Amino acid sequence: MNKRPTLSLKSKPAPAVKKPAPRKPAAANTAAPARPAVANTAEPARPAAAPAAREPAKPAAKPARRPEPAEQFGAGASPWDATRAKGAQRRAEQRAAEQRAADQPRPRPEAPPGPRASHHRDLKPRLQTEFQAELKADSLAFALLGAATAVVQVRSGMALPAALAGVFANPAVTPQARGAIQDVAYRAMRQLGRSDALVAAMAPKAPDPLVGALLAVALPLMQAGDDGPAPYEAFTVVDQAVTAAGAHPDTARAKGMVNALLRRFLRERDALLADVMQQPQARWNYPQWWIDAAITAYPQEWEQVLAAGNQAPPLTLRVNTRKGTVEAYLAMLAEAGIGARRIGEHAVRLDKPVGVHLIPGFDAGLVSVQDAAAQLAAQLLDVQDGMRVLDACAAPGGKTGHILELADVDVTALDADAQRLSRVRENLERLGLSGTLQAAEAQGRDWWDGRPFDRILADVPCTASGIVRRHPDIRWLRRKGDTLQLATLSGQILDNLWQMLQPNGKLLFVTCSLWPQESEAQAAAFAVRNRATRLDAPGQLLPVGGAEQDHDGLFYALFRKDE
Ligand SMILES: C[S@@+](CC[C@H](N)C(=O)[O-])C[C@H]1O[C@@H](n2cnc3c(N)ncnc32)[C@H](O)[C@@H]1O
Repeated sequence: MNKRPTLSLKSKPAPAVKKPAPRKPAAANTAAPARPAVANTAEPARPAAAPAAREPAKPAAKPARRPEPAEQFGAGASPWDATRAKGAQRRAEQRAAEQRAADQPRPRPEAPPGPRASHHRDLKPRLQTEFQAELKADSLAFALLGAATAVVQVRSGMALPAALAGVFANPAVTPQARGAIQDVAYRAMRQLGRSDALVAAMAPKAPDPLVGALLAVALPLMQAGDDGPAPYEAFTVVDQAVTAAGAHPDTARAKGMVNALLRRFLRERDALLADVMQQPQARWNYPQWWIDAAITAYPQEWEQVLAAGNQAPPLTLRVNTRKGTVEAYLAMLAEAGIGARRIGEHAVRLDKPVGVHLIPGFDAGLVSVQDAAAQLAAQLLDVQDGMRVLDACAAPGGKTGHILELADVDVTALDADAQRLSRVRENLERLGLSGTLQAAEAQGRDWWDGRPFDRILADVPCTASGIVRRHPDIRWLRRKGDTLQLATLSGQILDNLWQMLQPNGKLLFVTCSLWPQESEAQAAAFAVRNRATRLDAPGQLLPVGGAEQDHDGLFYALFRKDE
């Protein structure tokens, strides 16, 4: 049962801290349907259906304050900075003028009635999310508007899956439309830095939030990205974006501007792109602080690391060896006409992602969706029959399931988020496994019965910077200070859990972060504080490999408590 991991992964033990010098227009198609075929089924936007994909820390672990849009987009570094200084005074004047105007009734000849969104990106948007646009649910215009609505919410601090859940709550959104909206929104997140720079280069002033978001979801569909060619004919995108703009009261008055700006992009694409690509945020599609952090931590590999985060992730499965062998499962896939290959001891990668419920045997628990790097955790933990095991930050239970697949152990799955804990239960049920579920904070002791554990898995809350390709919104939601704040919490969790470990027991510390402050530096400081013996483990796994080493950016450190 207890084999060493065999998956070949590129690891990076101790990152340095030195900083170095540092795509055709076609005929207009006015009846353009949204293409569900572009829906990327490897995305986590159907959260309940992709249970084992690694997830970012939930709000419980996040800093309490949500970033304001202006902060997220890097005050002092955004494409709007040149205009921002002058803009502060102008905005104050505009606000006063708007207030005066709002006090007086005035006609609105062009726009349908309803509240207007703010003219300023540094004000909270007042978005009409309940508005039902008169668009066909299978049209690209409908997908653009749905995705733009989600993008506005992300800009005000909401995670993309939550923002999309809000959009999907609208009964007009069909299952097919969901796929298209999700795909458009995820693409937009991966190219937001570039889209913002393009809009800044073309628009005389920052557009209203929903107008800006509509442009930010349309522009990536007109260009090839790191993850492939442009998915639509450019003129179709222009036409549908203009239709979408005309269908919503927050954007109707900007219909002409959307048309003019997108057409200008078509005419001047090469020159505009050459210009904005001089800006690192547009070149790499990350906030400046993130780019700086990557350069500092990985002076050699930072470009590969950033580029890997802009790729759509592959779909990797973990075979439940309690229900069958990897060979038998590969045969089942072949029979279903699904191309796949083995890439680890229990890991199988599909040639093309498919919807999770279309994966043969998924609902029957034959496999789980789990990244190749995440599959190392249960194996490194070295669990044996009869052991008492704590999975300290367990939800949604990807690693809990793997531990229970490997040995007959008594697992306590702990998580601070009771709602997320219910997903552990669902996942274990699907796999035909069971454990004790406990909703509590891992830095506390009130939940513990005093009996020590033989093995502890501490998959602590972190910035999730290593799984940004699965959650491309993370880069726009996080702030630089989050790293330290989360590292402080995870240090407390580790010190607390160490007290609950049996002498000779092992604790596996895991993060899905790329930042050394949360990972290697944390592990080194923990070992000194607790006189823990460090055992062999991969350290920092960098997401820079080709097909054979295509995995998330996880960190592993293994400790033994000497008697
Ligand atoms: C990286 S995710 C865990 C992923 C999980 N191990 C898996 O493989 O599916 C981190 C988890 O920590 C939980 N969490 C955050 N703060 C916590 C705390 N103080 N105590 C316990 N769990 C916490 C979050 O709710 C989240 O589910």
